[in-house]
Amino acid sequence: MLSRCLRPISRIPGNLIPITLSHYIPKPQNNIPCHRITASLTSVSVLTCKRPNTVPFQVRSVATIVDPAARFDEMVIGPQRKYYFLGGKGGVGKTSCAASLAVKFADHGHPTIVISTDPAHSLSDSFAQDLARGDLVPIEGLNSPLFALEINPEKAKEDFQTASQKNGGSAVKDFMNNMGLGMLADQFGDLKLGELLDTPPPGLDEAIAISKACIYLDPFLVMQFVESPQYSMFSRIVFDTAPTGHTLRLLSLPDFLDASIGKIMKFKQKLASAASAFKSVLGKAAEQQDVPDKLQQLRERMTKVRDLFRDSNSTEFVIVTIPSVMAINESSRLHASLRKECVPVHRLIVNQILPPSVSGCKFCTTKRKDQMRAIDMIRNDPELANLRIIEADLVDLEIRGVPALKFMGDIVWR
Ligand SMILES: Nc1ncnc2c1ncn2[C@@H]1O[C@H](COP(=O)(O)OP(=O)(O)OP(=O)(O)O)[C@@H](O)[C@H]1O
Repeated sequence: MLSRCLRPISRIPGNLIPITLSHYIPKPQNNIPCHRITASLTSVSVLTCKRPNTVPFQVRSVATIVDPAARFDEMVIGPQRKYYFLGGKGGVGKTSCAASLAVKFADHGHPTIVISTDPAHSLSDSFAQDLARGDLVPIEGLNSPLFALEINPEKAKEDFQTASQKNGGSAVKDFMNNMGLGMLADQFGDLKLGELLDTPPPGLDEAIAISKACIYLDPFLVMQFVESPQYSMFSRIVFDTAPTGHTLRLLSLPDFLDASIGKIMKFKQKLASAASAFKSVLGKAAEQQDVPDKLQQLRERMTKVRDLFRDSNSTEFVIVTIPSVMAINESSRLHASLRKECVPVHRLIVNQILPPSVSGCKFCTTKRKDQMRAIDMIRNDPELANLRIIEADLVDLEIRGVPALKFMGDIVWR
């Protein structure tokens, strides 16, 4: 159990730089206030904390120079709803950064939701709390409202496919009915629609693709939070996204669906005129006049999703990376793709930087040199150089649970 002693220090011997200082005190010393800190100004260090007339004791500390790149004040300002997507290569610290950002927003009075869309979730581990119930779970240990949600698209897809195979495809039919494609579903009534999910015939594939996407994929989840009055109280929504490839598919989905809907509308119009010719021969009126409207509504929702992704007043995509050549190359490609999709990106977190070795550790010195070379790559990268670079040190504790996330938040979100 860790406790946090937060004390703004305006003056440290030998330095006149205003900093905020937060540190962990081992449990036996929980109640000892810190009166004086002696420290070198590395961002993470073991400090000596001395109370007058007592023996000095050591605390693990973070001394954070207020970083003009991070500008957390800009992120926290304003009551209007904002969406933050955190993405990057696997294992770089996306979840830790997303969870710590959500905790910090909540601490600043924003009712916040943090959502993981990564099929390999680690949000539950990060908060040390079970968040896989499929609905919003309140985060314990905070005085302000923070809720979390883990969604598992792969599991949902499996459940859906199993269900649709078991009941002869009625789930797919229901969906198509809702989209105004019931007539189309009926035409394929003799076929097992569950199987069509895997081998769609020509013409139906777009409908199936949309049905999959509508049910499982993140843009619709985003819209759920945008449109539903149930969530209107939340002013910050943080997404912990899956590694890069998935994120790119997610971002290109609105355009893909828009094009697919266009194809379906044409296909449907052909079918409808064939059906109405057939029915007029039998003396029946043409049905389903509202079909194009429903597809049109879906198309409008897609446009809203796309606009939301691109609106710099409400949305920001924060790229997380580590100082390694492979991670930085991937971040560069991610940034290029985001720019192509017109998604606003302003910040790049370079996480897990080794602090300078104070003990002369050879491995640490070599590793840090390597990392510094990688950071130079960012400065010379035409894609990344214009972003605000937030450097965050590798800390010697596991980022797990609310106190640790607050600690991480003080390192990253300044
Ligand atoms: N600055 C840091 N200092 C120390 N450990 C860190 C730091 N950032 C992240 N970690 C640790 O690195 C591991 C991976 O972090 P995290 O789960 O946040 O990454 P991720 O990018 O979300 O991973 P994945 O792609 O697998 O979901 C975790 O054990 C986390 O505690």
